[in-house]
Amino acid sequence: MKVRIEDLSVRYGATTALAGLDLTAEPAAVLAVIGPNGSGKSSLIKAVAGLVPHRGHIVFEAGNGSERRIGYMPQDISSRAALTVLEAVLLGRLGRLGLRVKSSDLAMAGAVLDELGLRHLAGRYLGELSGGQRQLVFLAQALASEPNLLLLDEPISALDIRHQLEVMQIVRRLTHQRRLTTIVILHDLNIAARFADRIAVMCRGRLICHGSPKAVIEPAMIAEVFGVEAAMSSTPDGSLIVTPLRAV
Ligand SMILES: Nc1ncnc2c1ncn2[C@@H]1O[C@H](COP(=O)(O)OP(=O)(O)OP(=O)(O)O)[C@@H](O)[C@H]1O
Repeated sequence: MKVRIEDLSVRYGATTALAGLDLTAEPAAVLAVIGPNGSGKSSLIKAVAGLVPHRGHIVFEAGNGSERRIGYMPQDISSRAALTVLEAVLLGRLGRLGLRVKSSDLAMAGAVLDELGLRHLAGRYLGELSGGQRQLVFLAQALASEPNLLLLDEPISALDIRHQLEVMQIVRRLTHQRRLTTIVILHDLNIAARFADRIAVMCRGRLICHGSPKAVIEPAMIAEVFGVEAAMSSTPDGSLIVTPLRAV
């Protein structure tokens, strides 16, 4: 599913969150969206998910007549719902559930719980989880819908470093294996550089640049967009390493 975003604008009353943004997300590719707080990243994802009113066009080009199935993981993962982890994950399949939960739905939910190492928490209530565990459950819910368009709003912000890497490895593998179109908002430039195929940089509701990690992540962009002086190096396997030095 290719997503073409043309001249997209989002306003909340007097606040302009997005102003005339053009961007394309391709299948089988992880598109990371980075940018300072308040730059419009969540508004972009919410507009693509159909959750906020917008102007402009969002065109979904599904190949082979396949329908659009969106897996959306919100930034706010607080939950007062009296649901168990398994119930919350099954809710990700709401569009497919009939009056009875089929064994195929339970099998899919179980497989996702296994993939994210959550099986032992299946019977726990959401309110009894740690922040990081709850974040993994919301990711599981998004994956349980068997999406072809995966929209993840800061999916690793509450996770320890091992879980950050595990989640990004899973997201990248599923994106490539199942040809998902994945748009993921990230704050960690190193994670974005390592796991994204393309990176879009936003600032004040506008797209500043987009391209491959190597083309986009460089000191001048980091200084201009984030107001940070940074040093660049690379890992033995060639991934970029950004070391933020000081706010300028
Ligand atoms: N529901 C809302 N009502 C009014 N203004 C809003 C609303 N949601 C977001 N905004 C404003 O829109 C702008 C963009 O917000 P958005 O959440 O899209 O940014 P973001 O880049 O995702 O930020 P962060 O990195 O802090 O999550 C901000 O100025 C924000 O204050």
